[in-house]
This record gives sequence, C-alpha cells and structure tokens, in this order.
Amino acid sequence: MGLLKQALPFVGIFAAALILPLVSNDYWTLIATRAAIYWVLVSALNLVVGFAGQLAIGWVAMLTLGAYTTSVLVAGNVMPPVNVFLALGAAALVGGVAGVIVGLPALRLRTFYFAMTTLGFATIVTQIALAWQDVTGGGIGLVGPVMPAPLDSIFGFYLFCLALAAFCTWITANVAHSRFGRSLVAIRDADVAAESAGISKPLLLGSVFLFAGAMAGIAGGLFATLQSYISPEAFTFDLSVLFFIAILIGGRGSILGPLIATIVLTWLPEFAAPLVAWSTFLYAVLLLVIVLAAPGGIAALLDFRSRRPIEADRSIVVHTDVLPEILAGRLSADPILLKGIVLSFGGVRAIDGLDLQVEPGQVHGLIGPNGSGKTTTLNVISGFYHPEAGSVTLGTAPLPMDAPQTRAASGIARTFQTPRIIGESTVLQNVMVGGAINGKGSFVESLLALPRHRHDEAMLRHDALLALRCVGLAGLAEVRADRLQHSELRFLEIARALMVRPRFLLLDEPAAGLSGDEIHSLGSLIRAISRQGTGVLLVEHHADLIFEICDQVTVLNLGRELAAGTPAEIRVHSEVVSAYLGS
Ligand SMILES: Nc1ncnc2c1ncn2[C@@H]1O[C@H](COP(=O)(O)OP(=O)(O)OP(=O)(O)O)[C@@H](O)[C@H]1O
Repeated sequence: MGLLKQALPFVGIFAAALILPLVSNDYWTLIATRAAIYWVLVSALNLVVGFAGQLAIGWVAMLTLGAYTTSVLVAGNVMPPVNVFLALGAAALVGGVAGVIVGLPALRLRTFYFAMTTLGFATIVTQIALAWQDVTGGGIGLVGPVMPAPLDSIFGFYLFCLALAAFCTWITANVAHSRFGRSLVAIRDADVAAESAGISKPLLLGSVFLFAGAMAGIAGGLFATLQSYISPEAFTFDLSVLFFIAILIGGRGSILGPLIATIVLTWLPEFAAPLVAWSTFLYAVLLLVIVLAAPGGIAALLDFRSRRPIEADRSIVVHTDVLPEILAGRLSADPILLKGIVLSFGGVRAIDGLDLQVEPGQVHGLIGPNGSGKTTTLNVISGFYHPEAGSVTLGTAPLPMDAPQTRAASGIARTFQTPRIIGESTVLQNVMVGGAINGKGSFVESLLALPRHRHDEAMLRHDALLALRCVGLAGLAEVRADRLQHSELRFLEIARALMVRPRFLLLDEPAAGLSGDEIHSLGSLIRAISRQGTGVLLVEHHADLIFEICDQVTVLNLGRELAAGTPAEIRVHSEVVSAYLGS
C-alpha cells in the first residue's frame, strides 16, 4: 500500500511526460527532452548532495566529460568511429572515474572546501576542452553524436531519454530505500553514529561518486546529441548551479522534490525568453524564497505525514521478553581489556594510566566527577581516540585504533552523551541504520532491487521493529525522529545499538534527562540486556541507578582509577564519598 502511494506521483509525472508530445509541439518536446537528460544527472547527483550532504557544486564537469567523450568517439577524432551506444558506455566510464577522483577529497575536506574543489575541476575540464583543439575542436567545438533510427527523430529521442529518466528514478529510489541510502543520510546527519554502526564512509561515498559520475557522463552524451553541436560555452556555471539548486529546492533526502524542481528549473527560463539572461539570478531568488519560506524544500511542503499530530501523552513501556530473539547467537566469552591507557588533549591528561576490564554478562558502572575521563574512555574503546600508550583488546585480540567503523563487526555498540539521531528520518529508519553491516546485498544489487537487497530490507525492518518493541517505541516507528521527546531519543539510540546484536554495549549517560519512571524502565532494560550475556559499560551520573543495576563499578578521578569494586564496596569507599558521592 505504502509503496503504491509513494510511486503514484512519479507515475503521474511520467504519464504526463509521455502524452506531452501528443498535446504540444516539437519545441516543448525538446525542452522536455532536456529536462529528462538533466534528471538522469540530477537523480544520481541527488545521492551525493541530497542524501550524503556533499556539496558537489561543479558536477557540470562530468556532463562536459561525457559530452566530449561521446562526441569525440563517434566522430572518430582519436580512433576509428565508435557506435554511439558504445560511446555512451565509455562516457559513463570516464564520468564514473572522474566522479571518484573529484569525490575523494570529500573524505578529508570540509564541505565548503570540497565545493570549491568540484568547481575547480569543472574549470580545468573546460580549459582542457578549449586547449585540446585537435580532438575537441577547441573554442569552435565539434558535432554531437547522432542516434540511429528510430531514435534520431525528436519524438524517438525524447522517448529514449524519458525511459532512461524513469529508469534512473527507479534505481535511485531503490538505493534511497536501502541500507546504502539510509547510511548516506547517516553520514550526513550523524556521522559518528554511522561509523559506530560499522558504515565505511570511503567505500560508500566512493560508490555514490562513481555512480553519480557515470550517470552524468551518460547525460553528457545525450546532451551532446540533443545540442547536435557542442563547445565549451555550452557547459556553463549556470548549468552546474541548476543541477545543484534543483536538489536543494527539491529537498534533501527526497526524490520527488528534486524531480519536480528539475522540471521547473528547466522550464522556467523558457517561460519568458528575456529571462534566460537572468537565469542564475532567478535560481538564486528561488533558492532564497525556498530557504526562507520552506527550509525543507518542495519535499517538506509535500510531507503531509509529518504534520499529523502524534499522541502527546506517551510513556515508555519496555518489552525485555524479545531480547533473546534480538541478541541470539552473538555472545562473547572474552572481556574487553584496557591496559595502561594514557591520553592527553594538549596539556590536559584526560586518561592517565587506566586499567579496566568489562566482563560479558555484567553491567559495569563507570562513574566520577565531570571531566574525569569517562566519555574519553568510551571513545578509546569505540575507536574514536588513539591513546598515546596502552592497549585495548577483546580477550587477546587487539582492537584497531582510529577505526571506529570496525567496532560493530567486533560486536561493540554504543550510544552517545548527546543522542546522535537523524532528525529527518523516521524512528524506524534510524534504527535500521544500526543494522547496516548485517546486510548482504551489494550497492549494485540495491540499485536493481535484486533478491538479496529485498531480503536485507525485510530482515532489517523485522529486526528494527523488534528492537523498537523492546525499548517501547514501536508505536512511533513511522514518526520523524526530530518529533520525539529527548528521553525517547535515548531509548531510540539503545534500539539502534541493539541492531548490532552487541556482545558489548557502551552507554554514555543514558539516564540524563529521563523521568523517574523512565530511569526505572531503563534500569530494567539494561539489566535484561546484560542477563542475555552482553557486557554493558555504563557511564552515568545517577548514583541510584548505578548502585541498583551494576555488578561492578569503577570510579574515575582526573583520568585515574580512584576505586573499583562492587556497588556495596563503592558506596562506602571513603575517598569516593569525599571526591564524588558526597555524604
Ligand atoms: N576532544 C577534546 N578536546 C580537548 N579536550 C577534551 C576533549 N574531550 C575531552 N577533553 C577533556 O578531557 C577531560 C576528560 O573529559 P571527558 O569528557 O572524558 O570527561 P567525563 O568524565 O566524561 O565528563 P562529563 O561527566 O562531564 O561528561 C576533560 O578535561 C575534558 O575537557
């Protein structure tokens, strides 16, 4: 039902596009062809910009490369003339490789600098096209490829581009609704949570840059065919801005929004010829209006579901009876061992020679005054910080440092002091992100919705619903996460961590901001998780909760162990009482 409802607007748009040539003239068919070609590029770029949040503003470079590759190969300027479809394949290859090369800096550069890199690349490509006269015709340009019959007619070529645009819509929607699409949004909005869930940023971003580059390359070949003659002037900065702004106006993380925006932005300058010269200005005004009036873009305006009221008087009722099913078969006999850990930030020694042993099946409390090094210890175990000295092992196996994305595979999951949630995704999608590494299907299998992708989706959905039932949030599964109360976000993070089927669960102040009843529910949930064999390391300031549910407690002060023992021992430890608990 949901799928049909989601597909309906797309079916409507493509059905209208199909009958357009019958009710209009060749001119409008050409404009619609251009919109379809732009959409081939924008639909894939949407995964980079709208989903992964990477500001690839100079993507016109891939269009340029695709256009020249196809035209040069078909014209036979460097080798004997090539069939136009083979040339389109080559354009995809060149675009894909260039996409990865341009995309790589995104792994290191901050958003703005990355945007500048892509723009720089676009300028380089145009300059090469200008300078390499023997092959590209320099400033004069060269003839674009011609399609074989029946695709050489206006109508035939339009149908071809439309079919490709529809196909691109389908494949990008498949990715958007896969673990890859959710992971991209997680990288954008909650990157540390994504890494803790085992999502490999380089691999994932590399795949989408390759895909977006390849589709832009194909779009370039089609663009050259449509133009019938190309020169560097055809690939303006305006065009790059159009692609980029279509996604922003359409709305991040949406497919329908950018599709509508691409159609509108292609059509807009045609609507009144004198406006063509003003197109950049028009785009800028449109963007400004959208940013001010509807920051979420067209997609947010069309998102009626998120405006529906949700039950105000909610309480969290945990269901620990489903835990055996969630945690089945993922137990550890080995403890997590920290030996002689030392870590400083500038002059501050955050951890100063700490030994710690977290046993499976136990709740281990880590307490101490503010700034005593508790969160830093969690960050060392989960691979975010690299200690200057000491070792972290799971049993005898060392856990790699500076590699937080490896922890989920080792069965170590965590929550954060400030919940790291993807506000624009639903509660269910947030939890499904936690199980990203459990999926078996590849990126290509997701593009084409092959059986392994469908199996992954069904499994992740089932597991996530179970985890949500466990933490008492099943009723909110389809609600956007940014509509939840703070306390619910804390339980949501635990549900996401449970998707890892953790051998060890690291909780950073999970009771902060919770009511008395919620703390009680949290306590019974943590206890039940540990009873299944999972070791829990609990950083917490609520002393009552610590003493009620912990098997072992370690007290930190100034990055050192002040005391360790059972709750009963710690409660009466004189130094702990004077340094932390008070009388
Ligand atoms: N990224 C960082 N850069 C610089 N200093 C840091 C960083 N993270 C922690 N510190 C410092 O290291 C010390 C330990 O911080 P940490 O957050 O581990 O303490 P904590 O025990 O978790 O405190 P709280 O209970 O307030 O969360 C503090 O002095 C803190 O200011």
